[in-house]
Amino acid sequence: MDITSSFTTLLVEDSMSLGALYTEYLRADGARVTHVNHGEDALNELKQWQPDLLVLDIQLPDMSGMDILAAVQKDYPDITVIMITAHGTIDIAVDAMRSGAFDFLVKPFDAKRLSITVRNALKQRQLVNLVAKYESSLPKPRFMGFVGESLAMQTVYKTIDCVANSKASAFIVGESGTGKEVCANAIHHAGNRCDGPFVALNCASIPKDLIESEIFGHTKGAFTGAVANRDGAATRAHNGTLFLDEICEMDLELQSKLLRFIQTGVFQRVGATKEEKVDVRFVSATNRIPWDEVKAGRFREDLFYRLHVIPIELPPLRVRGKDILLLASSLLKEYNKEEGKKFKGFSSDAKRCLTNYAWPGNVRQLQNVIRQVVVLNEGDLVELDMLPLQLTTAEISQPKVEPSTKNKPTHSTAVANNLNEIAESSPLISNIEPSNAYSPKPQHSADSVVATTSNDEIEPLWLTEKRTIESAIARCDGNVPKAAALLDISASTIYRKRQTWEELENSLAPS
Ligand SMILES: Nc1ncnc2c1ncn2[C@@H]1O[C@H](COP(=O)(O)OP(=O)(O)OP(=O)(O)O)[C@@H](O)[C@H]1O
Repeated sequence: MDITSSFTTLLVEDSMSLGALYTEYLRADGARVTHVNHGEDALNELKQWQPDLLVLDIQLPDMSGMDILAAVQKDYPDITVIMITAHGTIDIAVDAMRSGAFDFLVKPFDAKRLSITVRNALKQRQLVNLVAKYESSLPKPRFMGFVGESLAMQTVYKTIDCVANSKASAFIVGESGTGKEVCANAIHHAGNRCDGPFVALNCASIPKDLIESEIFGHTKGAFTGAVANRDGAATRAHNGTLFLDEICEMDLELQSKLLRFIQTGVFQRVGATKEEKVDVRFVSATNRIPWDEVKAGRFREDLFYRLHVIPIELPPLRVRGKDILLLASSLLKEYNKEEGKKFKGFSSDAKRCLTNYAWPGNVRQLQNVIRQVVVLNEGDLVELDMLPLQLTTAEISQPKVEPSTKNKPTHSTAVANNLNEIAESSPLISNIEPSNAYSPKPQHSADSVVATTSNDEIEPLWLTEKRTIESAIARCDGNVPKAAALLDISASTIYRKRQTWEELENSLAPS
């Protein structure tokens, strides 16, 4: 809509006759005008509705127009303000423009003068709106601690924007090092709880017998070593956000206590008889596949539904395309400064290698690689031979990960655990360390794994399973969800298993 053809105006002018005259001028220009003659009335109107334009006399009977301008700038910064001034108050009008007014009119003025000023104001407002709209549709290269402009990250930024002001529990999933803690922080700082505390609790790193006290606090003497009353994370997060990192690692017994706390906001310190109530927003994260944890009986289903209200999936770095180089450049700049080096960028070979690598440790691994390069080398450009062998040998021996296999929702820890489970049931792979899941090795086909068995008739169970699943997918024309439905398993199980097979094959290959 062309705002200049129909716009709303609040006119604040204490003289009834001038007010009537300006109203007539403005209406002739297409405005819908409300006229008030006191500052207090103007502020009351603004509480009810916000006009496109505020035409404001500086001298009012009950307050200065400058006070109203200040209130508008603070609470309604989108309103365009034109000041009206008498000859003796031009200096004040100039101050008003410095304080954010668009223009001023000196009394007396005619309809034409008013019309020109109003048109200019509306045109400028239209342009500002257009730029804002254009900017909001552009991919953001940075957002609340994140670096990345891939489509996958833009979706994450939009979700964070949408959920930040809600109290609904957010549940972040993603492989290790994909930025789950950055995401939890962003949700907190982008929302209306940003002035409150952000309390992060890593459920995996706290000993089992201490975690209840870490969350809920304890009273003096509650257990050996409890020498004083201590607040837990729940109390410290009052009016803010409680981030439960690695939630799937929480002990089942504590999960039931947490469930009650999430439902009611009420909890009891260890050793206390009284209950306490707090107002907390929950954000949880895991690098496992939470529903698989529910199915395996390690994560309570009712707790899952309480926490998993707004799911946010952080993509692995390998599917984020140009973000790899964007992040690498940003890190290079940062570490240059810290280490007193002068690297300006990456050679094209180094860029290709960074882009093609699978980054099993995601952004954290990229940070380590760039730090290592900066610390150990000198020069203008980061060359291929400055990159760790791990990356360059992977490039030689591994074909670039194809986009179709890149989009797997895989989470490294879950993979490592599956690797262990399978390793236990297979004599062939019993010596695989979980850490092998993180370091790509030369590709080795499933067939060559079979060839190493002493009896060609027998193959490890996972190969039989792999063949069955792959044949189902092929028969469904590559449609994984359809194949999963026919196999009576979830699609995420297939993705996870694919990752596990890949890791197994890599690990079994001679290094
Ligand atoms: N998109 C990103 N832009 C910039 N820095 C990032 C991004 N993602 C992650 N990081 C950085 O990478 C490191 C790891 O991120 P973070 O700790 O949030 O990952 P995580 O998914 O919580 O890992 P884990 O599951 O191992 O705890 C941090 O230093 C973080 O600042």
